[in-house]
Amino acid sequence: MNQDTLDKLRKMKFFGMFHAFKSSVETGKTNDYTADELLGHLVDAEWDDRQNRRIERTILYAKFRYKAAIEDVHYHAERSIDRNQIMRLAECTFIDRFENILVTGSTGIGKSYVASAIGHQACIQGYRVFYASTPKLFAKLKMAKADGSYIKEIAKLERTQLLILDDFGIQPFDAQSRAALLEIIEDRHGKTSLIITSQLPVSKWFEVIGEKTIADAILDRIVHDAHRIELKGESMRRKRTPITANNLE
Ligand SMILES: Nc1ncnc2c1ncn2[C@@H]1O[C@H](COP(=O)(O)OP(=O)(O)OP(=O)(O)O)[C@@H](O)[C@H]1O
Repeated sequence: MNQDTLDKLRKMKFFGMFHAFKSSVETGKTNDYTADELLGHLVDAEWDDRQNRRIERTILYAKFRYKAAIEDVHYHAERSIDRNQIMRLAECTFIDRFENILVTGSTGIGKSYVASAIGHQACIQGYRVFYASTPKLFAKLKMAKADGSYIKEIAKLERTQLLILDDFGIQPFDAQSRAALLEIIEDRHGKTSLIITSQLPVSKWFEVIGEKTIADAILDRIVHDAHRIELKGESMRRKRTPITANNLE
């Protein structure tokens, strides 16, 4: 009888209920529950399992550079990383308000890590997130232009509620990438959010975008009212592995 029920639960893909019922049967706990309690327990298990699988799918879709959970972020006083600010941003209300976050600081300071941790938290809260390395994204968009999949790629970006553009400004933009950047920023403005990380201070972004009118249009939409995280101090990479003559090859 129980085996029949278990088989049906599995066939219906009620995996949460399946595992909860199986373990209740195996441990003899079904007898400890009233009918109402058992039903509640099984429904809770199914609910949790579906929620967890949805979060896993969202995290997978986001393609983060780091598996960074917000609780794993280290706060070192010398890096001027503000726990209160990070925790506030991790509540993700900035996404509901369609606000942006700009993370700046030198190489290895933890910009991608912090951006991924906030993005990870957004996934847990059910937002659709996508992480992209800026140079790779624009190289991909160039290829998409050539093979006719550009509109599909842009539409995919548009559907994300939070887009993370990592390593912004590591390469100057050429005319084609500049136009694509403007298109992305215009599409998102007032509708969705961005996290941009860059080694360059925001004051240098104008130069890296290149053309005055386009740079004005882009920066006007992303810089004002953005939350700023300015990380300072020593590279986290250096902290982990001191660079010596022996390992610098
Ligand atoms: N707050 C943090 N807590 C824990 N680990 C961190 C933190 N910040 C950075 N790290 C670790 O330090 C290393 C460098 O971090 P990260 O890649 O985020 O730096 P970055 O500033 O984005 O560098 P780059 O500009 O070169 O891309 C990574 O291995 C990361 O796991």
